[in-house]
Amino acid sequence: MNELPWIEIISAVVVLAGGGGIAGLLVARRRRRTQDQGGGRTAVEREPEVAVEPGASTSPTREETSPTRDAPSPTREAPLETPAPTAGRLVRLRDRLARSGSPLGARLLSVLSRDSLTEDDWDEIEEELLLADVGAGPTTELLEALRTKVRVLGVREPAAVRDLLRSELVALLDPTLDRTLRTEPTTADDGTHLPAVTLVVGVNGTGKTTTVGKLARVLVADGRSVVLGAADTFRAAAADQLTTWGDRVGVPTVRSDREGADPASVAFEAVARGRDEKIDVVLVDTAGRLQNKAGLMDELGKIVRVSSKVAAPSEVLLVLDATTGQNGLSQARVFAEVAGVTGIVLTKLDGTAKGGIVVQVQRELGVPVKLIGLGEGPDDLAPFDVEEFVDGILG
Ligand SMILES: Nc1nc2c(ncn2[C@@H]2O[C@H](COP(=O)(O)OP(=O)(O)OP(=O)(O)O)[C@@H](O)[C@H]2O)c(=O)[nH]1
Repeated sequence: MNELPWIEIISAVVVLAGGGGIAGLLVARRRRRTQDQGGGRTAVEREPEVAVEPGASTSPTREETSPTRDAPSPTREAPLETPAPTAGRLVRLRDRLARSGSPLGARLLSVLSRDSLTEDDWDEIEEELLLADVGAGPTTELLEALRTKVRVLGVREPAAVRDLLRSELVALLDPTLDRTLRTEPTTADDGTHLPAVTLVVGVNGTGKTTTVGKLARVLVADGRSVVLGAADTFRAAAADQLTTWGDRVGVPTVRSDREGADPASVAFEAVARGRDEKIDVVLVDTAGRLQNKAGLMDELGKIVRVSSKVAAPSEVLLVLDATTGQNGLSQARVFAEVAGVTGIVLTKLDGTAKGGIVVQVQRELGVPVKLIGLGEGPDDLAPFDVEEFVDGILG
């Protein structure tokens, strides 16, 4: 069970009653930290001005200095929401896939069911696959497999054709890939609690902040405790957006009040808080602007390096917008190269007929799609399951 909401309410009452005022709920810190001998923690050169959201129990080893903000989040008083259970989400969202994937599903099936397949029919199938962003290599593979099986097995009846197409698409998506999210906290050799850290990266506008918010809800629904880290310090509104997501399910957000603050420091603070409060998972949102590769590498590298002083990321999720096709893919390659990506989140699959991008993305980047976004609603994020996905696009 997540006890944070109660901690938050009690803390807020205590501070207000004590005359500290709302401003006292937020603290800023800037100090050098030295080696913590008991916990085996390493020093970070300079910590940022990081505001701790109301209800945050701060690290006992840290000093609190002047308040940096004077108003609580406007959503703080809203009742907490109960996220939808994660089991069977993809099944519930299947109609969205069926709508978006119809060219890949219904139209392919209608061509494949024709009495005798001519070269023109096969060309049409190829075109459909390419239009759906399956990618040249996988399209050729799929066509060859289908041609062989149709010829050898003489499959014609719609149900048999569907089964054949289904099994080929499932094979193309490789159901053997490990798609589990590593969100289990661990214990260091010296007994220190270490939260699982998930870093969320990707080009701006792909849906990173939204995905962090949705993922927090998934984890809360699964009974995990979560802290958010707003390391997208480039866009001030991103931290507010993230805080709002967290507030809705009683999850605190570690953020900086200073636009352009060092994102690595914010990430460090979030992970340290996860450690100190024995939180299960720390989700870190990062800035998405695509600068030159060296700049990106520096920034992401520093976030990983600095937060790893507490706990190394167990997941680096690359968020990719399914509607951007090839363009999105080439940008994603840069992130995959610099950030050591462990999984892909493919967003906006509800808004595209290009469901085939899943195949291409996995192939090109060599990492499994772990989650898919199927809408702007708070619970429109589902774990990726190959068979359910294929059933969705086949309608
Ligand atoms: N239809 C649809 N919209 C989505 C999905 N995921 C995110 N969005 C929308 O995409 C837009 C951008 O999302 P953000 O989360 O702000 O994107 P971001 O990557 O954090 O952007 P930056 O902070 O600028 O880097 C928002 O309007 C979201 O509601 C999805 O799965 N489906």
